[in-house]
Amino acid sequence: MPSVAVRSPAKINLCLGVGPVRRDGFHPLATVYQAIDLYDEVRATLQAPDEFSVVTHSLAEEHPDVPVGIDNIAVRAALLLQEHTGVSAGVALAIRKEIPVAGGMAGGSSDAAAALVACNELWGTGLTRAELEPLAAQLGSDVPFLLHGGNAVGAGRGERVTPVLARGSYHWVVAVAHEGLSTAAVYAEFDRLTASRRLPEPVVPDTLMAAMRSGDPEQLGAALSNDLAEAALSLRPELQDTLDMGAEVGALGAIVSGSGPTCLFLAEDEPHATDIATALAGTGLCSDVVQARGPVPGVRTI
Ligand SMILES: C[C@](O)(CO)[C@H](O)COP(=O)(O)OP(=O)(O)OC[C@H]1O[C@@H](n2ccc(N)nc2=O)[C@H](O)[C@@H]1O
Ligand SMILES: Nc1ncnc2c1ncn2[C@@H]1O[C@H](COP(=O)(O)OP(=O)(O)OP(=O)(O)O)[C@@H](O)[C@H]1O
Repeated sequence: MPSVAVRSPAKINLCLGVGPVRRDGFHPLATVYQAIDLYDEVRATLQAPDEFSVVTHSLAEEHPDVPVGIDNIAVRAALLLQEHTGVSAGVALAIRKEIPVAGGMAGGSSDAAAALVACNELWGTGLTRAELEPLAAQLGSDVPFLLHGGNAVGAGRGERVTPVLARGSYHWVVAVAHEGLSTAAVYAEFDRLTASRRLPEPVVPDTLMAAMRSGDPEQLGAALSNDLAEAALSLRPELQDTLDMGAEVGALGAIVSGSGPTCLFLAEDEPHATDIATALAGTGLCSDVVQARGPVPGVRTI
């Protein structure tokens, strides 16, 4: 049977400014996304019309936390493309997951972007990337960015994406927590914690844009920020120990990734990243510690 394989990166947020909740339940964001070289792979194989299935696996283990069938966001992406184009075809999706599940790194969103690109090619539906974008936005706020990759500003609820010209390739250490966090629960905790505050409209800090133009990791490390960190730490106080440990071993910046609970550390170079990763791996605070580089392109066929 004909098949198409794509690989799709994880994302991190170099800044994540969050404003007061909107009437539709979403929050206005001012974020800078970066795609990093931690990839899921999605293979789409042609099936008879109305046959849609998914299996997920990683090199190490089965993924009991990732739903099969219509609850999997990759299947929803395939069904949305079918509905939008009227094509008469089905698909079997095999997903090899490397991006932590419920880790604040857009794992599901990345699989959704991957499924859109893979099915569009498999079915010959011929939509351009620009035509896929509104479908991506329908699937989730982070999904359009995964089609682009690189560095980009995210506005609206995160779905309005504009590429950023920047210098530098950065070395990250990714500390994966023992248990995931629900994105909706973290935003709800943010609302609870900020209920009595007057929140300004979020903006991307000038210091961050300047650091990205300079390509200097030290400047970038000092400019990292995340308005959801307080909420993630309120739900998972032990994440503070992980952040402190990274800072102790000389990380240039230490932040919660998106809605968490994954924590991110910026290193000067590869050997420094290895030092930070080794120190974190020895603490028992994380279930896994991996090194990654960014920026990298968005979803690509392989
Ligand atoms: C935390 C981030 O990863 C940062 O990039 C994103 O904001 C989350 O993006 P996502 O997982 O694609 O989120 P969606 O699938 O669109 O929404 C999941 C839930 O997160 C909350 N949500 C998401 C995005 C946003 N701007 N405001 C929100 O309040 C809503 O409760 C929503 O029901
Ligand atoms: N293909 C998929 N991969 C991972 N999780 C999926 C997938 N499809 C549906 N899910 C469900 O979505 C939930 C959130 O998973 P995901 O890995 O996307 O979280 P996340 O990376 O924290 O999201 P984000 O950073 O975009 O807020 C999971 O707990 C799982 O139940």
